[in-house]
Amino acid sequence: MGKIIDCKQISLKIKSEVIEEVQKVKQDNNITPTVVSILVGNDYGSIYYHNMQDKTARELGINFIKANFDKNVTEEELLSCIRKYNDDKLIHGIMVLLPFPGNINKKKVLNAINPNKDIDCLTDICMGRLFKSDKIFYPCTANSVATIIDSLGIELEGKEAVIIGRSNIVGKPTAMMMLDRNTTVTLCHSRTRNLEGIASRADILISAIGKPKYINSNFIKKGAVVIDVGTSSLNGKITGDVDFDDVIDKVSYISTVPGGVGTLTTALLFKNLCEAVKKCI
Ligand SMILES: NC(=O)C1=CN([C@@H]2O[C@H](COP(=O)(O)OP(=O)(O)OC[C@H]3O[C@@H](n4cnc5c(N)ncnc54)[C@H](OP(=O)(O)O)[C@@H]3O)[C@@H](O)[C@H]2O)C=CC1
Ligand SMILES: Nc1nc(=O)c2c([nH]1)NC[C@@H]1CN(c3ccc(C(=O)N[C@@H](CCC(=O)O)C(=O)O)cc3)C=[N+]21
Repeated sequence: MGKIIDCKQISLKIKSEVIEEVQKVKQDNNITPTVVSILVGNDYGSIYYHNMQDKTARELGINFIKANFDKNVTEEELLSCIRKYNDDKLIHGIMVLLPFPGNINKKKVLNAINPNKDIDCLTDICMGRLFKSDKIFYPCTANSVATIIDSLGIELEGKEAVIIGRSNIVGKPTAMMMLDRNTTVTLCHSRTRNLEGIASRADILISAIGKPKYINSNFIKKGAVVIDVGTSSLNGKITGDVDFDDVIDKVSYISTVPGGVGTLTTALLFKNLCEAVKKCI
C-alpha cells in the first residue's frame, strides 16, 4: 500500500519560511512585500485562486492588491496598468490570472511584465531562463511538483520521469525542472503512442492532462511515485487525473487531489515574491 504525501505539511513549512522572510524585510528594510494580482473576467478557477491568494497573503503579512477588470477591457488598458505597476517601487510582484477572455493579445500583455517582478514566470524571458537552467523565478505549479518530489528525499539521478501533458504552464516547465534533477525525462501528450507502456516505465509519473481518473493501474510501474496535477470537476467534486483507489496498492508514494499540488501553489507564489523583494534591496 502506497503512502499519501502530506502536501499540507509541506505547504505549512513553506508558509512559515515566508512569514519569517516577510518579518525580516519589514524589520531590517522597512519594506512590506506587495503583490498585484490581475483578474480579467470571471473564469471560475481564476476567481478561486484570486481569493486563495488574498486569504493567504493576509496570513503571511503580505500586502495584496486585487486588480479586477471587466471582460471587455482593452489591451491598452491592461498594458498601461502593468506599466504603472512596473514603475512603482512599492510593488514587488505582478501576476495575471489565466485564461483571460476576449481578443486581447495575451503574449503582448504577459511580456509587458518586468521579468524581475514576474513571480508567476509568465514572460518569455523568465520561461526562457528556466529552460537554460538559469531561473529568475520558478513557475509555481512546476515548482510545486518538484518540491513535493524533493520532500521525499529519494535518489533521483538516472531515474525515469514520465510527464503526461505538454502545456507551457505545467508540462514543459515541469520537464525542465525534472531534467535539472538528472532524471531521464519523457514528455507525453495526446498524440503519444502506447501511453500505458511508456507511463509504466516511470519511476516518477507526473500527470497533468485534466481527464478525471484517466490514469489507472495499467499505467503504473510497481513502486512508482505518482504526482497528480489534474484538477477537473467530476460529479461536482474536484478530481485528479489519477484513479486513486485503483493505483494505491501499486505506488510507493502518491499526491492526492484535493490536498496535493494545488496546496503548495499559493505558498510558492509568495516565496517567489520574497525573492522579488530581495532583488529590490
Ligand atoms: N493544482 C494546480 O495548481 C494546477 C492544476 N492544473 C490542472 O492541470 C491540468 C492540466 O492543465 P494545463 O496544462 O493547463 O492543461 P492543457 O489543457 O493546456 O494541457 C493538457 C495537456 O494534456 C495532454 N492530454 C490531454 N488528454 C490527453 C490524453 N488522453 N493522453 C495524453 N495526453 C493528453 C494535452 O496534449 P496535446 O498537447 O497533444 O493537446 C496537453 O498537452 C488541468 O486539469 C488543470 O486544471 C493546472 C494548473 C495549476
Ligand atoms: N497565471 C495563472 N497561474 C496559475 O497558477 C493559475 C491561474 N493563472 N489561473 C487559475 C489556476 C488555478 N490555480 C489553482 C491554484 C491553487 C489551487 C488550490 O489551492 N487547490 C487546493 C484546494 C482545492 C479545493 O479543496 O477546492 C488543492 O488542490 O488541494 C487550485 C487552483 C492556479 N491557477
